[in-house]
Amino acid sequence: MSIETKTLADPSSVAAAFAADFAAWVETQGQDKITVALSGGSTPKMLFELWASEYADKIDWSRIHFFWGDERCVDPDDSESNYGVAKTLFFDKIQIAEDNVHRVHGESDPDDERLRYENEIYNHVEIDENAIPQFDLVILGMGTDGHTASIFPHQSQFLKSVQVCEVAIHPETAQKRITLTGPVLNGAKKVAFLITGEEKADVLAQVINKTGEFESFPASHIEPENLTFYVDQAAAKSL
Ligand SMILES: O=C1O[C@H](COP(=O)(O)O)[C@@H](O)[C@H](O)[C@H]1O
Repeated sequence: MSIETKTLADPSSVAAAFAADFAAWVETQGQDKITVALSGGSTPKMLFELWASEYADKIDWSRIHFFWGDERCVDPDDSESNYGVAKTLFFDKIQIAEDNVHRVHGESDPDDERLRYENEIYNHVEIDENAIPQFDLVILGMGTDGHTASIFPHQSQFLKSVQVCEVAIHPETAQKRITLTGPVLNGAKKVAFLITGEEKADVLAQVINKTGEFESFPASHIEPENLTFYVDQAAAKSL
Protein backbone atom coordinates (compact mmCIF):
# COMPACT_ATOMS: atom_id res chain seq x y z
CA MET A 1 0.00 0.00 0.00
CA SER A 2 1.30 3.48 -0.80
CA ILE A 3 0.24 6.48 1.30
CA GLU A 4 1.25 10.04 0.57
CA THR A 5 0.28 13.30 2.22
CA LYS A 6 0.53 16.53 0.21
CA THR A 7 0.26 19.66 2.32
CA LEU A 8 -0.69 22.81 0.41
CA ALA A 9 -0.99 26.41 1.55
CA ASP A 10 -4.76 26.82 1.33
CA PRO A 11 -7.96 25.27 -0.10
CA SER A 12 -7.44 26.72 -3.56
CA SER A 13 -3.91 25.27 -3.65
CA VAL A 14 -5.36 21.89 -2.63
CA ALA A 15 -7.75 22.05 -5.58
CA ALA A 16 -4.96 23.19 -7.92
CA ALA A 17 -2.55 20.45 -6.84
CA PHE A 18 -5.17 17.74 -7.15
CA ALA A 19 -6.38 19.04 -10.53
CA ALA A 20 -2.82 19.05 -11.92
CA ASP A 21 -2.17 15.51 -10.62
CA PHE A 22 -5.52 14.36 -12.00
CA ALA A 23 -4.77 15.70 -15.49
CA ALA A 24 -1.36 13.97 -15.49
CA TRP A 25 -2.91 10.72 -14.18
CA VAL A 26 -5.58 10.67 -16.91
CA GLU A 27 -2.77 10.78 -19.49
CA THR A 28 -1.25 7.63 -17.98
CA GLN A 29 -4.49 5.65 -18.23
CA GLY A 30 -4.57 3.30 -21.22
CA GLN A 31 -8.23 2.24 -21.00
CA ASP A 32 -10.95 3.98 -23.05
CA LYS A 33 -13.23 4.39 -20.05
CA ILE A 34 -11.95 5.83 -16.77
CA THR A 35 -14.29 5.51 -13.78
CA VAL A 36 -14.17 8.24 -11.15
CA ALA A 37 -16.34 8.62 -8.03
CA LEU A 38 -16.77 12.20 -6.82
CA SER A 39 -17.36 13.38 -3.28
CA GLY A 40 -19.87 15.87 -2.00
CA GLY A 41 -19.67 18.53 0.67
CA SER A 42 -17.94 21.88 0.46
CA THR A 43 -14.33 20.88 -0.28
CA PRO A 44 -14.71 19.74 -3.91
CA LYS A 45 -16.49 22.94 -5.00
CA MET A 46 -13.19 24.68 -5.78
CA LEU A 47 -12.05 21.66 -7.74
CA PHE A 48 -15.22 21.72 -9.86
CA GLU A 49 -14.74 25.44 -10.56
CA LEU A 50 -11.12 24.86 -11.51
CA TRP A 51 -11.91 21.91 -13.76
CA ALA A 52 -14.49 24.09 -15.53
CA SER A 53 -12.30 27.19 -15.87
CA GLU A 54 -8.82 25.71 -16.45
CA TYR A 55 -9.29 22.15 -17.67
CA ALA A 56 -12.39 22.22 -19.90
CA ASP A 57 -10.23 21.79 -23.02
CA LYS A 58 -7.17 20.19 -21.40
CA ILE A 59 -8.71 16.86 -20.40
CA ASP A 60 -10.53 14.45 -22.71
CA TRP A 61 -13.69 14.32 -20.57
CA SER A 62 -15.35 11.87 -22.98
CA ARG A 63 -13.12 9.11 -21.51
CA ILE A 64 -14.25 9.79 -17.96
CA HIS A 65 -17.36 8.32 -16.36
CA PHE A 66 -18.40 10.10 -13.18
CA PHE A 67 -20.15 8.46 -10.23
CA TRP A 68 -20.59 9.59 -6.63
CA GLY A 69 -19.17 8.17 -3.40
CA ASP A 70 -22.32 9.40 -1.70
CA GLU A 71 -25.44 11.38 -2.38
CA ARG A 72 -28.10 12.98 -0.25
CA CYS A 73 -31.67 11.71 -0.84
CA VAL A 74 -32.97 15.01 -2.18
CA ASP A 75 -34.08 16.34 -5.58
CA PRO A 76 -31.21 17.02 -8.02
CA ASP A 77 -31.98 20.76 -7.94
CA ASP A 78 -31.90 20.90 -4.12
CA SER A 79 -28.91 22.87 -2.80
CA GLU A 80 -27.95 19.77 -0.75
CA SER A 81 -27.61 17.58 -3.85
CA ASN A 82 -24.01 16.55 -4.50
CA TYR A 83 -24.91 16.00 -8.17
CA GLY A 84 -26.63 19.40 -8.33
CA VAL A 85 -23.49 21.18 -7.09
CA ALA A 86 -21.26 19.35 -9.59
CA LYS A 87 -23.73 20.06 -12.40
CA THR A 88 -23.91 23.80 -11.73
CA LEU A 89 -20.19 24.32 -11.17
CA PHE A 90 -18.76 21.80 -13.61
CA PHE A 91 -20.87 19.62 -15.92
CA ASP A 92 -22.88 22.57 -17.29
CA LYS A 93 -19.59 24.26 -18.25
CA ILE A 94 -17.78 21.50 -20.12
CA GLN A 95 -18.50 19.21 -23.06
CA ILE A 96 -19.53 15.89 -21.55
CA ALA A 97 -22.17 13.41 -22.67
CA GLU A 98 -25.06 12.68 -20.30
CA ASP A 99 -24.13 8.99 -20.57
CA ASN A 100 -20.84 9.77 -18.80
CA VAL A 101 -22.56 11.17 -15.71
CA HIS A 102 -23.98 8.44 -13.49
CA ARG A 103 -25.85 10.32 -10.82
CA VAL A 104 -27.62 8.83 -7.82
CA HIS A 105 -31.35 9.52 -8.13
CA GLY A 106 -31.71 11.27 -4.79
CA GLU A 107 -35.37 11.99 -5.53
CA SER A 108 -36.30 8.26 -5.64
CA ASP A 109 -37.19 5.94 -2.80
CA PRO A 110 -33.81 5.36 -1.04
CA ASP A 111 -34.06 1.57 -0.83
CA ASP A 112 -35.08 1.25 -4.49
CA GLU A 113 -32.37 3.68 -5.51
CA ARG A 114 -29.69 1.87 -3.51
CA LEU A 115 -30.36 -1.21 -5.62
CA ARG A 116 -30.70 0.67 -8.91
CA TYR A 117 -27.42 2.51 -8.31
CA GLU A 118 -25.65 -0.71 -7.41
CA ASN A 119 -26.76 -2.17 -10.76
CA GLU A 120 -25.67 0.99 -12.56
CA ILE A 121 -22.22 0.55 -11.02
CA TYR A 122 -22.05 -3.16 -11.88
CA ASN A 123 -22.96 -2.29 -15.48
CA HIS A 124 -20.25 0.33 -15.94
CA VAL A 125 -17.38 -0.31 -13.53
CA GLU A 126 -14.80 -3.06 -13.95
CA ILE A 127 -15.35 -5.95 -11.53
CA ASP A 128 -12.34 -7.27 -9.59
CA GLU A 129 -11.44 -10.87 -8.75
CA ASN A 130 -13.60 -10.68 -5.59
CA ALA A 131 -16.64 -9.58 -7.64
CA ILE A 132 -16.37 -6.04 -6.23
CA PRO A 133 -16.65 -3.04 -8.59
CA GLN A 134 -13.23 -1.43 -8.89
CA PHE A 135 -13.23 2.31 -9.57
CA ASP A 136 -10.12 3.75 -11.19
CA LEU A 137 -10.26 6.69 -8.78
CA VAL A 138 -12.39 7.64 -5.78
CA ILE A 139 -12.27 11.21 -4.48
CA LEU A 140 -13.27 11.51 -0.83
CA GLY A 141 -13.72 14.18 1.80
CA MET A 142 -13.85 13.82 5.57
CA GLY A 143 -16.28 15.40 8.03
CA THR A 144 -15.32 16.77 11.44
CA ASP A 145 -16.67 13.54 12.97
CA GLY A 146 -14.33 11.45 10.82
CA HIS A 147 -17.05 10.31 8.41
CA THR A 148 -16.20 9.76 4.79
CA ALA A 149 -18.54 9.33 1.85
CA SER A 150 -21.68 8.89 4.00
CA ILE A 151 -20.21 6.28 6.32
CA PHE A 152 -20.72 7.88 9.73
CA PRO A 153 -19.24 6.61 13.01
CA HIS A 154 -22.67 5.30 14.17
CA GLN A 155 -22.96 3.18 11.01
CA SER A 156 -19.39 1.91 10.82
CA GLN A 157 -20.75 -1.55 9.90
CA PHE A 158 -20.97 -0.16 6.35
CA LEU A 159 -17.18 -0.39 6.25
CA LYS A 160 -17.62 -4.16 6.05
CA SER A 161 -20.89 -4.34 4.12
CA VAL A 162 -21.30 -7.06 1.50
CA GLN A 163 -23.29 -4.61 -0.61
CA VAL A 164 -21.91 -2.02 -3.01
CA CYS A 165 -24.19 0.71 -1.61
CA GLU A 166 -26.06 1.28 1.63
CA VAL A 167 -28.72 3.73 2.77
CA ALA A 168 -27.07 5.88 5.43
CA ILE A 169 -28.70 8.22 7.95
CA HIS A 170 -27.07 11.50 8.91
CA PRO A 171 -26.60 11.43 12.72
CA GLU A 172 -27.92 14.95 13.35
CA THR A 173 -30.44 15.68 10.61
CA ALA A 174 -31.61 12.09 9.95
CA GLN A 175 -31.29 12.89 6.24
CA LYS A 176 -31.06 9.67 4.23
CA ARG A 177 -28.12 9.22 1.90
CA ILE A 178 -26.84 6.59 -0.49
CA THR A 179 -23.20 5.71 0.12
CA LEU A 180 -20.60 3.41 -1.36
CA THR A 181 -19.42 0.89 1.24
CA GLY A 182 -15.99 0.13 2.68
CA PRO A 183 -15.08 -2.79 0.37
CA VAL A 184 -15.79 -0.67 -2.73
CA LEU A 185 -13.87 2.35 -1.42
CA ASN A 186 -10.96 0.14 -0.37
CA GLY A 187 -11.01 -1.78 -3.64
CA ALA A 188 -10.51 1.33 -5.77
CA LYS A 189 -7.26 1.49 -7.71
CA LYS A 190 -6.60 4.93 -6.28
CA VAL A 191 -8.19 7.08 -3.57
CA ALA A 192 -7.60 10.80 -3.00
CA PHE A 193 -8.84 12.58 0.12
CA LEU A 194 -9.27 16.35 -0.21
CA ILE A 195 -9.42 17.81 3.30
CA THR A 196 -9.28 21.45 4.34
CA GLY A 197 -9.95 23.52 7.44
CA GLU A 198 -8.58 23.79 10.96
CA GLU A 199 -11.74 22.22 12.41
CA LYS A 200 -10.63 18.88 10.92
CA ALA A 201 -7.00 19.06 12.13
CA ASP A 202 -7.28 16.92 15.28
CA VAL A 203 -9.29 14.15 13.65
CA LEU A 204 -7.06 14.19 10.57
CA ALA A 205 -3.91 13.79 12.70
CA GLN A 206 -5.44 10.76 14.45
CA VAL A 207 -6.54 9.25 11.12
CA ILE A 208 -3.13 9.68 9.46
CA ASN A 209 -0.94 8.91 12.48
CA LYS A 210 -3.22 6.09 13.72
CA THR A 211 -3.34 7.57 17.20
CA GLY A 212 -5.98 8.41 19.81
CA GLU A 213 -9.49 7.44 18.74
CA PHE A 214 -8.58 6.74 15.13
CA GLU A 215 -10.40 3.41 15.05
CA SER A 216 -13.73 5.15 15.67
CA PHE A 217 -13.34 7.36 12.57
CA PRO A 218 -14.56 5.73 9.34
CA ALA A 219 -11.92 7.66 7.35
CA SER A 220 -9.19 5.67 9.18
CA HIS A 221 -10.46 2.48 7.59
CA ILE A 222 -9.97 3.59 4.00
CA GLU A 223 -6.82 1.73 3.08
CA PRO A 224 -6.67 1.12 -0.68
CA GLU A 225 -3.54 0.24 -2.67
CA ASN A 226 -2.82 3.86 -3.51
CA LEU A 227 -3.90 6.61 -1.12
CA THR A 228 -3.10 10.32 -1.23
CA PHE A 229 -4.21 12.99 1.23
CA TYR A 230 -4.37 16.51 -0.23
CA VAL A 231 -4.64 18.79 2.79
CA ASP A 232 -4.26 22.48 3.47
CA GLN A 233 -1.98 23.88 6.18
CA ALA A 234 -4.92 24.49 8.51
CA ALA A 235 -6.05 20.85 8.36
CA ALA A 236 -2.41 19.69 8.65
CA LYS A 237 -1.84 21.76 11.81
CA SER A 238 -1.71 18.76 14.18
CA LEU A 239 0.14 16.32 11.91
O1 LIG B 1 -21.60 15.16 4.04
C1 LIG B 1 -20.58 15.05 3.43
O2 LIG B 1 -19.41 15.38 4.07
C2 LIG B 1 -18.15 14.94 3.64
C3 LIG B 1 -17.18 16.03 4.03
O3 LIG B 1 -17.66 17.24 3.46
P1 LIG B 1 -17.01 18.68 3.65
O4 LIG B 1 -18.14 19.64 3.42
O5 LIG B 1 -16.50 18.75 5.04
O6 LIG B 1 -15.96 18.80 2.60
C4 LIG B 1 -18.13 14.65 2.15
O7 LIG B 1 -16.96 13.98 1.82
C5 LIG B 1 -19.34 13.84 1.74
O8 LIG B 1 -19.29 13.50 0.35
C6 LIG B 1 -20.54 14.66 2.01
O9 LIG B 1 -21.75 14.10 1.54
